[in-house]
Amino acid sequence: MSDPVLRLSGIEKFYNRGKPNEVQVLRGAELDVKRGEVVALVAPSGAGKSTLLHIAGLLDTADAGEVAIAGEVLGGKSDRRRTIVRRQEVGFVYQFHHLLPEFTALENITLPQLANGVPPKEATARARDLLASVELEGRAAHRPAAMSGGEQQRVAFCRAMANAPKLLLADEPTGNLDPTTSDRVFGALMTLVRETGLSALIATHNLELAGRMDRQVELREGQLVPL
Ligand SMILES: Nc1ncnc2c1ncn2[C@@H]1O[C@H](COP(=O)(O)OP(=O)(O)OP(=O)(O)O)[C@@H](O)[C@H]1O
Repeated sequence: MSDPVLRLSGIEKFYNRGKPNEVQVLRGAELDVKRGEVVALVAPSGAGKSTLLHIAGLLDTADAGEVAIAGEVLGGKSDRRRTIVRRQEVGFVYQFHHLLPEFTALENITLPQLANGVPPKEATARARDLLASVELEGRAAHRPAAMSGGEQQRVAFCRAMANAPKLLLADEPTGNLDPTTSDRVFGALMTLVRETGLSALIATHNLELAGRMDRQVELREGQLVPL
């Protein structure tokens, strides 16, 4: 059997370690996300879901435990190797789109590919295909400020997929949208994820959206338990 796309083993994380205000946010969190699997991460506010996603996406380090992406254990690796794996294998989506305001939708999806050495023609063609897959071909030349919240977020999904990652990590990706738009935009994200066969860990407070994923885990007292 192939390695899981994401494996978290025994993850522990403290803030302000050794100080009077020390908090332990993660207490031996364990999770495997298999190839093509979409897992919902449900957690009350402040439970540590952003912390967990940042550790899974190699933006932060754990105090104990191991993160492996596509079978590669990354704990002891250099910052350089972790950065390469993050850029090539992981896509991030946040609650707010974080698109670059001075660039168009198309450019926002092209730029991460250029940074990874993809030739401009190829990068632009891929960006156009991605925009078409979320029905935004007509918005290619728009800057973020000239798009609706739902459109901005769909562009952010395309940007996260730009470098064909193996793993998508999303932190309340539709949390900033009204319920109807959230439902539609979440549908667009799921279609994109399913079409590309991507594995994903998607944090949401919304149990209806969580129910549309393959499996649900809850972050409770620093551990991940099936919901
Ligand atoms: N840099 C930091 N220093 C100290 N404590 C922190 C730091 N970052 C987060 N925390 C604390 O760790 C806990 C988990 O934070 P985290 O942001 O991971 O929660 P969350 O589940 O994503 O919350 P929310 O849903 O409200 O965004 C919180 O109690 C928070 O106050």
